[in-house]
Amino acid sequence: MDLVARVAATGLLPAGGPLVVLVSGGRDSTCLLDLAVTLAGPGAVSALHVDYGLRGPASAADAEHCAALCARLGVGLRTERVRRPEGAAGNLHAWAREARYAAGARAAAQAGGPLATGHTATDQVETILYRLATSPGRRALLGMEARTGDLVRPLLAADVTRAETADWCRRRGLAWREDASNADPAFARSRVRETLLPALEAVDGRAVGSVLRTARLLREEAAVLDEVVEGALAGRDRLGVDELAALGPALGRLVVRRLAEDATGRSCPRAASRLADVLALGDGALDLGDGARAVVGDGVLRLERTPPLPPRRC
Ligand SMILES: Nc1ncnc2c1ncn2[C@@H]1O[C@H](COP(=O)(O)OP(=O)(O)OP(=O)(O)O)[C@@H](O)[C@H]1O
Repeated sequence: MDLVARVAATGLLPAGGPLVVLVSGGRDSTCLLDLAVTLAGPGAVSALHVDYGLRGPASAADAEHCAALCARLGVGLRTERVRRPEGAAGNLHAWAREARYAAGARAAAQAGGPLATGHTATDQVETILYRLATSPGRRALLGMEARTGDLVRPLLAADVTRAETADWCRRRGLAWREDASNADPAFARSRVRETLLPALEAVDGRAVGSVLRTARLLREEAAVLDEVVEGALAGRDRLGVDELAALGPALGRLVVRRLAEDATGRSCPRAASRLADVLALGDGALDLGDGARAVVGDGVLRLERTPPLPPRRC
């Protein structure tokens, strides 16, 4: 099947739109934008580029490149300039990602359609390998979802690789911009891309396919595990510590995590790793991290949300 048919088969780029495509100017989002126009029609597609101004003249050149690309494809482009507040703490990539998705969500809500990113199957494998190295736990191996609410990743859903997006752009005569930081070994993600993945492929040329298949199987099996956890809780939001201990370590971990996530409304990866502490708590309270607190009273465990700390007085 050719690329258009494979992406069409995902159902994530419906004909007639509306649809907003996040374009960086790189090969993946350039390929996606072209496919979206082919499948949905130019009038149905709009593009959003976020200019963080982090790379000096290269940032301005990215924005100009996106404007030329969209003009050529007949797509309306909105460019949002965002600037990181001076002295802001925290991870630069995480800040950029948050800014990008926030701008994307606004644009998609305005357009009344989904927001599409150019993530490929290669990005999926790199994400999984990165999380394998940095975030212990089964969920790290599930990778990104092809659809999360209004966010869609059509290339990932169709198992399109980065080599294929480059090939598509070349065949269609579409130029793209290279981000030099992608190869900068100062970034962990670059080391995964430049060193780890090629090493795995040297072990076995089918490595990318194996990782993708493993993630797909684990995602299917995750639904079964969710049902097992629901069965153990039987609709309750608390359970006896003795009962929790009797579930054994694997199911016990999943139950504590579920209780924490139900109580906080957010992901609580650290809760699972605190099962032994919860079992040893006796009557009392224990912060589990990620905004969750375990409270045991009369031998019954419940989870609650940690109240935010009051503002510090100088
Ligand atoms: N400056 C940008 N403006 C608009 N869209 C962008 C920009 N940078 C990246 N994107 C979108 O995000 C997709 C993924 O980009 P990239 O792989 O560089 O980011 P990432 O940090 O790995 O992504 P994520 O954090 O979303 O997993 C691109 O294919 C594109 O759709």
